Amino acid sequence: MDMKMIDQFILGGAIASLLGFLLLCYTFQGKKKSNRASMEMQRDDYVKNSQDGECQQEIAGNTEIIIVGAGVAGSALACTLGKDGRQVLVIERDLTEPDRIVGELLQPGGYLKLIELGLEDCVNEIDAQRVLGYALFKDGRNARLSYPLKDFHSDVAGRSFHNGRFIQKMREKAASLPNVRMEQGTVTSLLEQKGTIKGVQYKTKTGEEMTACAPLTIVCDGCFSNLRRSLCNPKVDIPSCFVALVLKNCQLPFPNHGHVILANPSPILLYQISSTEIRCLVDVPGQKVPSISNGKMASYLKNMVAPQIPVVIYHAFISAVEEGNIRTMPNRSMPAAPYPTPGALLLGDAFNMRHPLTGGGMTVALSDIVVLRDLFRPLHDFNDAPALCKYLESFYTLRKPVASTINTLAGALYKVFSASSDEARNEMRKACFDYLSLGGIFSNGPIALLSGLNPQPLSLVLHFFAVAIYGVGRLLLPFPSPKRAWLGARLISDACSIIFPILKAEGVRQMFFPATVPSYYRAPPAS
Ligand SMILES: Cc1cc2nc3c(=O)[nH]c(=O)nc-3n(C[C@H](O)[C@H](O)[C@H](O)COP(=O)(O)OP(=O)(O)OC[C@H]3O[C@@H](n4cnc5c(N)ncnc54)[C@H](O)[C@@H]3O)c2cc1C
Repeated sequence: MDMKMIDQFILGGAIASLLGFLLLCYTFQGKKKSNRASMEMQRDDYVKNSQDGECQQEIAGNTEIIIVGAGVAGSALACTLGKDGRQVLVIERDLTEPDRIVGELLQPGGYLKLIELGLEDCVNEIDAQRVLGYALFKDGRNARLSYPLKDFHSDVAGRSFHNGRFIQKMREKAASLPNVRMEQGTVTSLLEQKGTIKGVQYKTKTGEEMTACAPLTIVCDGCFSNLRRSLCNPKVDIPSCFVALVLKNCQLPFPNHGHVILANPSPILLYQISSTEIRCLVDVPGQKVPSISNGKMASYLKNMVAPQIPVVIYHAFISAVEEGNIRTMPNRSMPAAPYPTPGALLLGDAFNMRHPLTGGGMTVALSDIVVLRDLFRPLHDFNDAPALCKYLESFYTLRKPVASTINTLAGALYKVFSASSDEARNEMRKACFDYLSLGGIFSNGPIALLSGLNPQPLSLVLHFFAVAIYGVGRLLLPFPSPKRAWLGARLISDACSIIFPILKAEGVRQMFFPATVPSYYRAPPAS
């Protein structure tokens, strides 16, 4: 049986390589057409013409970088640039502690990035919980997938926490730096002059209209970003919503593990967010969820969802529904499609989003900040906006292998983990659960991808197709019938239809062969 599986694994790899090659050829052809026809700035309500002289005073005030938004990306970036001695102005709509249901589980790969940025102490004293892996549940069976942490320092693990507490820690750290200024205000538009962003217009808490100018504005205004429209081509997809609850006075079946239930119609997530609370996120496909106000949501959760919850937390789940603190959030995904613009840059969810099933958003944002910090380090100033813009094109390529692997995994896994009326898709779902349950390389590889500890694009494609081949092998063995062979062919075709569009949207060349992209080698502008 083991030898058969190894054969299937090798065959899967060969098929994956061939398919990857074909897709690459296709993408090279398509890319030429899809480049933005013109680099002109798209003016809308969120971009205003900057009057001559409007920005002189601020530039004299020496602000080098304006950061819009102090969420996960903005506050981590402010700390990082501030520590590197940059003069930073952060404008955040609300500086009080956020109370949100997003960004509550930081993968170990993200924690490694926090260490690289010197921000690991921001998960201390917030009752953060160590996360050591995942537990998968399907049809009464379960499988434990541990993060491959043995080669790392004992402190390295995932962390789960209240998002607001984590952000507040990073904000405090940024504000403690003498060269970082934090202001509460809502940025209403970017100021543009002859195609270059010169700064922002914002409204203070008291309603006063203000202007702030700097050679570089970094927009980190999150998933609902209005400001991104002139800086990228936002193709936002909302495949589902999360319905969130907090469970109290109970213990998860596998402490210190994220729990994923392969439920019907789509997955349910559970993880601790403090020593006494467990976050439950129930995925509801589509963009509409049952109404909370008329009680339809509560009855959906009690009748459809509760029977699929592990028995040990069933009562806590019902109590949480009855308590009524139910919140919802759309799950967005958006590939990065920037319009490189002098004087401005996008970061975090404003720039790039993926389905939150795998908890990869913060890891991507922190990884991007590491790339950006390293690109900024040789620069003395940011005043030559066109030259800086050209140089920063390398950012879009350098970030790709890590960001795209995490993004692709999230999109593909969401599709595979969701129930379907299609028999081939359900075979893939079963094969995926069983493949991950095999342990060894079959669980270590995928969990290393998910954790962000080894986000290698090739490993992702190989494991994805290995799952498909494993599924086909089970259908054909011991004796293939025409019906099962046909189902196997449909399974492979379905697997291709899941992963190839995601890879294409991410950019195959940048993801798999970044070194062949000319912008990879951009040198810093001479100052
Ligand atoms: C339901 C859900 C669950 C998720 N769970 C996880 C998870 O477990 N792990 C994980 O890694 N990722 C998760 N994510 C993704 C993660 O939350 C994001 O990737 C991350 O928060 C992105 O950080 P950000 O700084 O770009 O945005 P945010 O953290 O949302 O910050 C944006 C900031 O900008 C401010 N702002 C907005 N507009 C303006 C304006 N005009 N002027 C001034 N300020 C403004 C906001 O007040 C906010 O503080 C989840 C996402 C969703 C939807």
